[in-house]
Amino acid sequence: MLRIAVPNKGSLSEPASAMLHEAGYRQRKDRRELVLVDSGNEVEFFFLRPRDIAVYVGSGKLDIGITGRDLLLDSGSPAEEIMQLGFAGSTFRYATRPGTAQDVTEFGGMTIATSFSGLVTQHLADNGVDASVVHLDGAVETAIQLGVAEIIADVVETGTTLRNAGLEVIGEPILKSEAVVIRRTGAPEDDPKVRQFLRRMQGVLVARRYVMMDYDIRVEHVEKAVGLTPGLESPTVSPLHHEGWVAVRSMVPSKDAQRIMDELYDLGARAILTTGIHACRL
Ligand SMILES: Nc1ncnc2c1ncn2[C@@H]1O[C@H](COP(=O)(O)OP(=O)(O)OP(=O)(O)O)[C@@H](O)[C@H]1O
Ligand SMILES: O=P(O)(O)OC[C@H]1O[C@H](OP(=O)(O)OP(=O)(O)O)[C@H](O)[C@@H]1O
Ligand SMILES: [Mg+2]
Repeated sequence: MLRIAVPNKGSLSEPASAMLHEAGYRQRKDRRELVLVDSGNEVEFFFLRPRDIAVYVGSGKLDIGITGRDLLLDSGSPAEEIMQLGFAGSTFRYATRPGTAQDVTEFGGMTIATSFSGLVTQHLADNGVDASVVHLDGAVETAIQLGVAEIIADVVETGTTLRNAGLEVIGEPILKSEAVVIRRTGAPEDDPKVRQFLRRMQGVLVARRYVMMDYDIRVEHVEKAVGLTPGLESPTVSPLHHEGWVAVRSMVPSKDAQRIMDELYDLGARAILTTGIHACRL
């Protein structure tokens, strides 16, 4: 059995379960379930606090886990990222009241409040800055209003939370984060069960990002048309019963599909169809 850690709450939880479901794995129906065995797929899921996942995976008790890059790095656990999942995208940044400081080099002697004290302590050390770090569990924006800290370091997505607290981001982002799959550092790379899991997840990412496009076009325009729809490997071109015409089938990025359909139409393509992809293995 492959033992996988999945976030049980917070921003990572629902999208992680949705992705696993799309990859064909059973997912829990009740949020109170802590462990779920999917015997058909020989996988056991452990629903854990996102912050603890890198600790379990780093200890080798669980084979792989889904967590945020920021949480992985903050934990200092001996685990590494093996796949990016493209959701829960955010930056990790310093913020303060206007006029307090411009960037990390001016933080000497100040106090920084954060839920990611591992990351912040490391970042201050890397920049040779001597400042104090106060660890808080969440809602760190309020720490400035209450005089606990002059600076905060927190997850920023839209920036709405900071703006509402009258704070502004300063300096460059400390890091860019997203949901990732992790495994213990140095774990064998060729574990077939892990490879199969990653292929399934990759299949979901591709199915979400691409559509299948079919169209008919006159033979003399086919080279130009396949230039617009090169596909991942190469498009399938089949003869049509109607002489002088071919049918083309190719995967195209969903975000470009409408523009490509317009351009194909202008080239003379007809019966242009797009269909969703439910699953795939490349
Ligand atoms: N607003 C957000 N947008 C995108 N990602 C976020 C956001 N808030 C947190 N994250 C990401 O979620 C992970 C944090 O997990 P955590 O459980 O703390 O999420 P949370 O949404 O803050 O949950 P909680 O309800 O426990 O505060 C990190 O990887 C972080 O980058
Ligand atoms: O830039 P924004 O789009 O506003 O999102 C960022 C906010 O989202 C998260 O907070 P959450 O709601 O999870 O509360 P928490 O501080 O208790 O974790 C994070 O800690 C930030 O505060
Ligand atoms: Mg939070």
